[in-house]
Amino acid sequence: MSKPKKFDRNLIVIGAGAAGLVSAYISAAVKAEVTLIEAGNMGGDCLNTGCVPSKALIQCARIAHWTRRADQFGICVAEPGVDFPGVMRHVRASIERIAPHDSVERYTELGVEVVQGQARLVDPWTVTIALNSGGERTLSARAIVLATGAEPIVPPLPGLENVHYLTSETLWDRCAKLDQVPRRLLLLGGGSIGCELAQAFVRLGSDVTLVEKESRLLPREDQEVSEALSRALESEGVNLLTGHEALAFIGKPNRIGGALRLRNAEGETQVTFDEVILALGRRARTQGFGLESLGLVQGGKLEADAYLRTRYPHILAAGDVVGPYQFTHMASHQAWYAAVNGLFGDIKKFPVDYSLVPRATFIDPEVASVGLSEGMASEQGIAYEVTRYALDDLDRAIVDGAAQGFVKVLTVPGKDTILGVSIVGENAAELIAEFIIAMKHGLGLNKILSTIHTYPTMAEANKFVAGNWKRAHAPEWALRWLKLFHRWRRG
Ligand SMILES: Cc1cc2nc3c(=O)[nH]c(=O)nc-3n(C[C@H](O)[C@H](O)[C@H](O)COP(=O)(O)OP(=O)(O)OC[C@H]3O[C@@H](n4cnc5c(N)ncnc54)[C@H](O)[C@@H]3O)c2cc1C
Ligand SMILES: NC(=O)c1ccc[n+]([C@@H]2O[C@H](COP(=O)([O-])OP(=O)(O)OC[C@H]3O[C@@H](n4cnc5c(N)ncnc54)[C@H](O)[C@@H]3O)[C@@H](O)[C@H]2O)c1
Repeated sequence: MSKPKKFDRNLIVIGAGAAGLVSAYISAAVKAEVTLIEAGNMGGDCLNTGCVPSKALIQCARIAHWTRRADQFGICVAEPGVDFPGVMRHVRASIERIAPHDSVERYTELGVEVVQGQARLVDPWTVTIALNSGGERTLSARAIVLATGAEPIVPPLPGLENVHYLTSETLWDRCAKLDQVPRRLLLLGGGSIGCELAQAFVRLGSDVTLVEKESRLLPREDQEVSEALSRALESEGVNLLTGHEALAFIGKPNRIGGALRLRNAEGETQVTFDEVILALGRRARTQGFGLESLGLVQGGKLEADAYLRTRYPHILAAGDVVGPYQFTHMASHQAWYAAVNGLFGDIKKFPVDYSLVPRATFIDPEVASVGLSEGMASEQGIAYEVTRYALDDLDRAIVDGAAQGFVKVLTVPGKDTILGVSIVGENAAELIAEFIIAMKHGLGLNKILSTIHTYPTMAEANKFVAGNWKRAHAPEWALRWLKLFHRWRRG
């Protein structure tokens, strides 16, 4: 298995999701010869089964929810009817409208050769492609980027084979065939997917049960965020079963629906359902295309260093397949490093910057965070101070009927240096952008406070939390002295 003297391409990218598309685009932009291989739909998970359909569904559900609340604003409408096929048409139309951004035509125009087929590494420099159109092609490359994504985890739960369970990959096709929203929906897993879908479906009219084995939802988020989220979901009617372990499914092989036996500290219970969605995390897609025989996978995990290089430095990985974060914005962030380190790594290479990774969960009120939560700071032994601002005080939130949630900022004790921010509230994922820029460029809360924020906006919350910090750190001695000074000036 010796390294070829000549290569067909500078770079081959396997997988045309966010990570693969951006790696290929960057390579073409710097005039490398690049081939992008995709076995399924261009755009990968985000476009076809992930972010786009889920956010489209969430928007339909949000409209139903706000219509129900219309009387609060003096608008009289009847209880909204949910035309589920119409909802799913919006989901499909959203995908179709965005698909040209990721299409073969667009990438070909950008200078990328796109090949549709299943790629397989036959040696460290050579990839064969079983073409979707039939036949096979073989190409060699100086560098290869693995961007094959991840797939839903399906646990070995007894009886699972007897229920027609759904995952984020199959649920969209299933829902497209339903005349009505599922009557009783069980969601297993209280992470991002479980929480987003639970709220969307309860708003569309399903009876939703959400089961999470940990004691709280979104266990990686700040404790206060989880509490706010639980309150929001329960207030809308989600049957929330945190701290519950799934034991076994009960169902009949050719019948839709079934039941799940569960256990918590108090004993066993059972939940019946018409549809069940597994949202238990996503595992790297590393099997069946040659990685095992090259020794790149250890226990199902693709090992890569800080430069995203595998044990063969010219084979790199980006996106969900390598982690450690499974977000579209992380996939495209890593893609730059994979492409640049793949093409130029022997001259100059760059370690991935993971110092600031924003995250958001698109429930209502939205949840967004960046940097450290209190839990993370405590675990890492980092000292911090907490400053809060509650959104029930904010003019814009009040007029919009969205006066719930908070902005919570962790700072270095005695300084305005921001360590982390968690926001729960309307448009939290947009609001957090100001803090991301501030943290990235070393701007503290004083700088946010001294910046004019348009009135009346939700973004003023960012300035007001900075104001709260300032008040808590006002120099008492100087204020006492100023009081005396003003008394003296009054004569
Ligand atoms: C329901 C849901 C909602 C989500 N919402 C959000 C969100 O709001 N925000 C966010 O940031 N993230 C969200 N995500 C996560 C996001 O979708 C992923 O992090 C992102 O799409 C990962 O991109 P990727 O390029 O690494 O992988 P993918 O998009 O999975 O792309 C991998 C591609 O590789 C192809 N492939 C695999 N093996 C081969 C092979 N051997 N040959 C050829 N092709 C191959 C696959 O067909 C696939 O198209 C969501 C995910 C889900 C499931
Ligand atoms: N808004 C977003 O950015 C967004 C939205 C959806 C998905 N995603 C990405 O997709 C990935 C997958 O999402 P996900 O929600 O499937 O995974 P996740 O890892 O976020 O959550 C899975 C949850 O399932 C729980 N769990 C695991 N096994 C269980 C069991 N047997 N019984 C009950 N609960 C169990 C875990 O404790 C965890 O809370 C996430 O890592 C996320 O990065 C992002």
